[in-house]
Amino acid sequence: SHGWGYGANNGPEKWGEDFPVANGPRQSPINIVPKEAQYDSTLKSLKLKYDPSNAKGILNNGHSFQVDYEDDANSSILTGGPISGTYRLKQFHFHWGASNDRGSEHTVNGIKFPCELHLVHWNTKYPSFGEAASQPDGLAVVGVFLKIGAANPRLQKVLDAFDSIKTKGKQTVFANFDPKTLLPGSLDFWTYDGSLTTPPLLESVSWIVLKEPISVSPVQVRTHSLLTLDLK
Ligand SMILES: CCN[C@H]1CN(CCOC)S(=O)(=O)c2sc(S(N)(=O)=O)cc21
Ligand SMILES: [Zn+2]
Repeated sequence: SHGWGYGANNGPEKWGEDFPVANGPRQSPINIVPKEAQYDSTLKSLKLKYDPSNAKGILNNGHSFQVDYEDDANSSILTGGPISGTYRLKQFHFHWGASNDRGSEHTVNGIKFPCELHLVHWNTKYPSFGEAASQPDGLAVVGVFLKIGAANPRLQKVLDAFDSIKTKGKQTVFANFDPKTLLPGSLDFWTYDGSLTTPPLLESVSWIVLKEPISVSPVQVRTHSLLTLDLK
């Protein structure tokens, strides 16, 4: 069967045909309503420690592009926040829309952002990423909203790599990048137990969505149009 995507014939409404977990109890994304969020004083502050030299490459997987990290040691890790133990950074990627009025997966009070960054981490209590991805506490994804505003120089190195990964399946070396530079000033977050937002939609994600967006300029946010992606 043709692959999943965001079109009328293969979009989210159809994913349940190949991935029945789409109708599960903890599916992401969700709409975040800050007024309905409960403050939890037992939550710790988020701790992110990344080693830029763990960056490996950048890949256009047709749905997005992702920057992959070495994850065979605890050198780029997430601790604190809602999770216990140590989660290792595996990759980060973005979700864009075909226009600036959409693109993000999560919404806040029903508002879509033009883009959303996801930093994917896996629980080191499991032997591998693949093992962790199927466990209810296997993954922790930090989500960061991007809003249209001033140009963001920290994004430029990633955007400049697009020229060499224009088509699906293309990848190129991407070295020495600290994803911490992409984070906003505040690490305040909303958190809930959810799933991957794309197939296989596994219900294994502790979502940690940062409240403060980062900025991207109108030109920067259209740079992804250099890539052949099936956009929303
Ligand atoms: C395009 C395919 N996207 C998925 C590919 N992977 C799944 C691998 O299953 C074993 S993954 O774990 O790297 C993630 S995280 C993620 S999201 N948007 O929820 O952060 C989606 C995917
Ligand atoms: Zn994602």
